[in-house]
Amino acid sequence: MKKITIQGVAGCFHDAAAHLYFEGEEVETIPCESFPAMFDTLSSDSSLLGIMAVENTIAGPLLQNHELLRQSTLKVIGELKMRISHVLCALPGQEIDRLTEVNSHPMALMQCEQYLRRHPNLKIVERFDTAGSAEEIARDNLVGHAAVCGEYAAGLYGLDILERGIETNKRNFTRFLILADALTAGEIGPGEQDIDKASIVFTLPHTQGALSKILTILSFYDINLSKIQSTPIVGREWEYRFYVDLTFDSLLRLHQAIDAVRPLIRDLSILGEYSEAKVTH
Ligand SMILES: O=C(O)C(=O)C[C@]1(C(=O)O)C=C[C@@H](O)C=C1
Repeated sequence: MKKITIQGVAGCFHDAAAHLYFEGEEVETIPCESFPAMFDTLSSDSSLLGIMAVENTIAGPLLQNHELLRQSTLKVIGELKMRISHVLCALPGQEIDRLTEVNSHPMALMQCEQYLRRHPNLKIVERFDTAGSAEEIARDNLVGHAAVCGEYAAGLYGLDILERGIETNKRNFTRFLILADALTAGEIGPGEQDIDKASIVFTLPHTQGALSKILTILSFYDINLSKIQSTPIVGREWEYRFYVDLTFDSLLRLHQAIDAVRPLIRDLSILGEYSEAKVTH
């Protein structure tokens, strides 16, 4: 049985992602109130796994989650790319024009921004979770409230669906990382022959061409850069940390490339080596 910590409650997208990634296996999800709470739970028991959203094709990156991962000792052991579709739902019998408030996870609200702008009667109020918002509306009988969540969550909490597919663009996908304790990652993660992606983070000195030199070396070793994300370094104005995702054919070449760039970068941390998600579900 795999125990996976998630941010959110039953029926949220992390719940769906955990079951999809470990399809065919027995999975129990452990709900947490927030991403930091999820990291606290993970650090209390090394047998637990975690799943965490890091970017969405409409709303962009979850920068806080990049930082949480960097500050932890957890390792990335896999990734999942999943289609996200939202519904607007409310207590049975309510009309959309009479609703006054909409509740959901901030990322979900961002993904439905255009739809919500067309409904100014709905005051946008962020909650910790999509399914959690639906659950709250049902439990507290919140007349006048709507939730943005997945269709499954609306059904699970007995709400009526007022509109389907309210995301701004149908090509709405979220990328999730699968996390494990550093000591167990080797056993649970993919075998060396299946590793073709890595996530690393580093800082650079403020010198001319510093980033360009790193990219040139990576290219020389046939390492493809699939994503680069910078975040501000707190306490060092206008300095940045670089989160980089790399794909490659040979793990040996990756290690050679990392050895080659090491003298040119600072605070290097390898967040994980894993198998690239080849399909988008
Ligand atoms: O609220 C949920 O259902 C979640 O699982 C959170 C979350 C996120 O963190 O991005 C997951 C996927 C979607 O992008 C929307 C929300």
